[in-house]
Amino acid sequence: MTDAAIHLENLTISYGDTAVVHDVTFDVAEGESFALVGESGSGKSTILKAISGLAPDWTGTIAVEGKPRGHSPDRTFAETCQMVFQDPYGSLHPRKAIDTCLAEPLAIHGIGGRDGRVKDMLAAVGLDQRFRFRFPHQLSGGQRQRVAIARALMLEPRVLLLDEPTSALDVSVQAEILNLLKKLRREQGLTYLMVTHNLPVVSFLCDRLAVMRYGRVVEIAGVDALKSGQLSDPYSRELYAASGGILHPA
Ligand SMILES: Nc1ncnc2c1ncn2[C@@H]1O[C@H](COP(=O)(O)OP(=O)(O)OP(=O)(O)O)[C@@H](O)[C@H]1O
Repeated sequence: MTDAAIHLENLTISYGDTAVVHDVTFDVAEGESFALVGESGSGKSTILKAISGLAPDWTGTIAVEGKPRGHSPDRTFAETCQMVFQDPYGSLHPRKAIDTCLAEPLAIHGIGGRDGRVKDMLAAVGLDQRFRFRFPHQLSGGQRQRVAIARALMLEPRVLLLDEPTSALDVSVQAEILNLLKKLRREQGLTYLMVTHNLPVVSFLCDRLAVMRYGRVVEIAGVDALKSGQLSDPYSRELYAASGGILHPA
C-alpha cells in the first residue's frame, strides 16, 4: 500500500452489467488538490461515489489514508473521508435547523464536544453564529454550501471529495466558495479530489488533473500544463480549446 491520501488501482465500476469506469489507476498525495475533468457521463462522479461507498459494484483497489475500502458500509471511513455535493440541499434536511444538521455526524459517531465543534465549524466557513438557529430554506445558495462544507468537516476528515461544489451557484458566489475551499485546505492540510467541468476552477484550486473520457483516464497532468496550454492528449486539448483557452482565476 502507498502512503498516498487516495490510492486507486485498476478501479472498474459497474451499474448492473455495464462497466462505466474502466481500469482507473492514480494516487492523490497527502495535502494535494486533484481534479477529475471530462465530458458528461465519463465516470467522474461515479469514482467519487465508489470512494465514499455509494457505488457498491466495483473491482480493483480503493484506499484512503492507507486504509483499503471494502465493499460493505464502513462508518469509520467517514472519519477520514467526506463528500460535498453540487446541491447542498442533498446533505441538509429541510426541516432541521443548521445547528442540528451540523451536530448530526457527531451524534451518529458518538463523539462529544458538540456545541464547541458546531461553533468552530461555522466560524471556519465564515458564517455568523446566528445561522445555527436558521433552516436551510432561509439561507442563500452560497450560505447553504458553506453549511454543507462545515458539516463535511465536523468529523475532522483528512480528505474531501468535492462533486462540482460550485456549479449550482451564481458566478460571484462561486468565487467565494472557491476562496473558502482554498483557505480551508491551507489551514487544515486537507486533501481534495474534485470533479468539475470548469477548467478555470481547476487552475485556481488544483495541483494536478486527470482527464477522463468514456470511463478511462486519458491523461494526468500538472496544473502548469493546463495553464500554459500544454496538455498532450488530443482530447484534453479539445477540452482546453472548448474552454476558450486560459483561464481566469475565479
Ligand atoms: N445510478 C446509475 N445507474 C445506472 N447508470 C448510471 C448511474 N449513475 C450514473 N450512471 C451512468 O454512468 C456513467 C457515468 O456517469 P457519471 O455521473 O459518473 O459521469 P460524470 O462524468 O460524473 O458526468 P457528469 O459530469 O454529467 O456528472 C454515465 O453513462 C451514466 O449514465
